[in-house]
Amino acid sequence: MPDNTPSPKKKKPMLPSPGGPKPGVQLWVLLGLTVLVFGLYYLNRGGSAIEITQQKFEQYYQSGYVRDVTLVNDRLVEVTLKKEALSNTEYGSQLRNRSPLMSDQSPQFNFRVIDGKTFKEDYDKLQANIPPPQRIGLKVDSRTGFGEMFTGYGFMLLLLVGFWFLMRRMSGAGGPGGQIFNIGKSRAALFEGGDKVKVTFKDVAGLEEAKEEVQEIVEFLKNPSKFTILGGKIPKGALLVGPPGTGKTLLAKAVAGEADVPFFSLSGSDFVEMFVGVGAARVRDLFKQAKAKAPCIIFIDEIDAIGRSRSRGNVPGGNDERENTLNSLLVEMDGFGTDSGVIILAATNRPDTLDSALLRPGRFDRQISVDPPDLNGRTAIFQVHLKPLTLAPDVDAKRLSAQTPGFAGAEIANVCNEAALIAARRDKKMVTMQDFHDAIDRVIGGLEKKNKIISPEEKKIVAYHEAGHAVAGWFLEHAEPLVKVSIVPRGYAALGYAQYLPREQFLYTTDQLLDQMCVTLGGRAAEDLVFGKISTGALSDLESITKRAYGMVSVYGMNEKIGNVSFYDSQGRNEYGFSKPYSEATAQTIDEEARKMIEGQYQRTKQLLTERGAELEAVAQELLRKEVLLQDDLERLVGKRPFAVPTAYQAHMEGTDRSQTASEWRESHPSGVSPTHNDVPEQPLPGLDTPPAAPVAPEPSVPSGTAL
Ligand SMILES: Nc1ncnc2c1ncn2[C@@H]1O[C@H](COP(=O)(O)OP(=O)(O)OP(=O)(O)O)[C@@H](O)[C@H]1O
Ligand SMILES: [Zn+2]
Repeated sequence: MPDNTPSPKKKKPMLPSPGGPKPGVQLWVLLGLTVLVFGLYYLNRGGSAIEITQQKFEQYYQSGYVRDVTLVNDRLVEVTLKKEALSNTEYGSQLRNRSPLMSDQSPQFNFRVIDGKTFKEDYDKLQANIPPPQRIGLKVDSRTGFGEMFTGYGFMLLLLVGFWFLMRRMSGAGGPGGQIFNIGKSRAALFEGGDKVKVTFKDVAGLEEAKEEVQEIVEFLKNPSKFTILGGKIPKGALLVGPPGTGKTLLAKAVAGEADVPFFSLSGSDFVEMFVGVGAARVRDLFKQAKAKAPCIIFIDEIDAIGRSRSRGNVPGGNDERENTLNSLLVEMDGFGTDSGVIILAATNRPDTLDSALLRPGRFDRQISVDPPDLNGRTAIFQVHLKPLTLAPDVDAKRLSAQTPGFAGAEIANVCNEAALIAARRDKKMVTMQDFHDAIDRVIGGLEKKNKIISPEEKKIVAYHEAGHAVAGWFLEHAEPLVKVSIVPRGYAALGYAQYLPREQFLYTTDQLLDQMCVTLGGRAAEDLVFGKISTGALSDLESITKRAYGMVSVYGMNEKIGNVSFYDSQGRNEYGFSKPYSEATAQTIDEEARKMIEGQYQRTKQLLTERGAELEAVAQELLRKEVLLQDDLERLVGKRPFAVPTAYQAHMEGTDRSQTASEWRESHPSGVSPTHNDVPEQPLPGLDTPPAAPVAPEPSVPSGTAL
């Protein structure tokens, strides 16, 4: 097995099961029915007797209809008629409709009396007119105490007992920890470092940038005083962001392994339960356990299950339970001191959907991206997972990684395992390259179903698209300097991306904004030029320039026709767009001008890329070969950028080794780099997440409300 994450001593930190064999299902059904029957009986008993007058009763009595008379508590007289006499009364039809659960023995009529003594006297008078054999003795009943209490509370009690059994059964299926007593216990699995099974950074291949970032957390855990003594605050949590299977769990485990601390692992969905308050209770319990084991790491996989934005697309009162869970997580995170030694790592592939409260300082304020591996990364991961296998000499990690574009670590581990199984099935002594080819085919088959593998044609389109961004940016004076361009798909988020270093500036001129618009349009323009057709890949590019163009026209007063007018509403009063602050005619002009601006820039971009056709080709081809290009690579391919770069960046690059990676640069400029063009694979379905139709809000990278 190539799995290099053996489960260490795994211990569920929960109460042991009360034990004993569980009675069969039938018993529970029976019990439930009994409860139901009793309940209905008692509910119906009082309610369905018909109230009559004393005169009526005397009339029935004299007619010989009556079978039983009971004086209850000196207040009420219950009358039971003979069965055959019922149809003789005017209540016949009403009585037939009585609940079938009522027996004929129970009284059909009753009436109230002032006091028992008077009624007894009346009754004696009534008896006197009737021949002795037909006389009926008056029964006297006192139903205080148990009887009444039972009909009231007893029923409730029975219901509760029934419910308790039911819950016990339902949650009992969830494992030994699922009993009703344990329902509020966290379901975290605890791994404690047995030395032989520790996961360390050695087991995590590639991911150098991420490893560097978590290295700091290891230091915090190992030696907290070193940091706190200087007054620094140790972070409480970090978010590992990346598509499935890229090794987020593995990395978190490795942090625990390196620091030699216990590791609590659970999934966001473990908190979610159908019963109100359970999620919150589990959060509290988790933190209680963790504090007892501090220093330690809590790893919450798929935190989106509880951390989804509260405001977004929620039916009012919709998912209160999830909200409660999220709130209690926030409360717990705020509650423990930074020196308590508990660090929470959480994994997600949709950081954009998370509630912003989770990302605030003091919570998950660090985001560590765990990207899918590029060619070299894949080679490294192959090397890790090939190690335990007995290999034929022809097996080569480099060739394997070239054949597995788009594979994440989990898929590579899967390939290695499959290859070993295939070889074993073929009774081979070693795993050969042929076995790997077959294993890759099989894994790709699975991935195609999940839409994760891009075809060679698509890859080519993405390469030219990204090359278009890169080349356009290279030759435009005001474009932001390129840091990295990549065609490694990033899961749902992007088929490729180009990363730029934003200038450290707060004011943008029209020229600068227009140049940036050209860079963003570079992807689509390149597709258009090279293939003569365009794809949906430019969705997010178009979204961003549309916003920007409308912003320039209607918010920043950068259009001649509209003039120095801004419809920006800094108070946000017009949030719901019920009324626009301008006339229909102005709206039309805004539309026209925004379109004209975009169209003009698109032509300019195409013009530029036509002139730089050779460069575009070179960059695209190199991207297809290497998948990721850094600034140095571009310099090598298309020559030095003809414009000065911002001073901060320049100084940095001059003072240091040129071979340093973008991530290292990012280290020293934490807020510096952001992916500017994430190219989304397909059009998301219009839904609640779609931005409002009239994007007049200013672009985030253009600071709004900067006072002059
Ligand atoms: N960088 C890597 N180096 C070595 N092995 C890896 C790497 N990435 C993933 N793997 C392998 O893939 C397996 C699954 O990875 P892991 O569970 O950590 O992914 P994940 O990102 O947490 O996925 P998910 O988001 O689906 O939980 C690991 O146990 C490991 O065998
Ligand atoms: Zn693009």
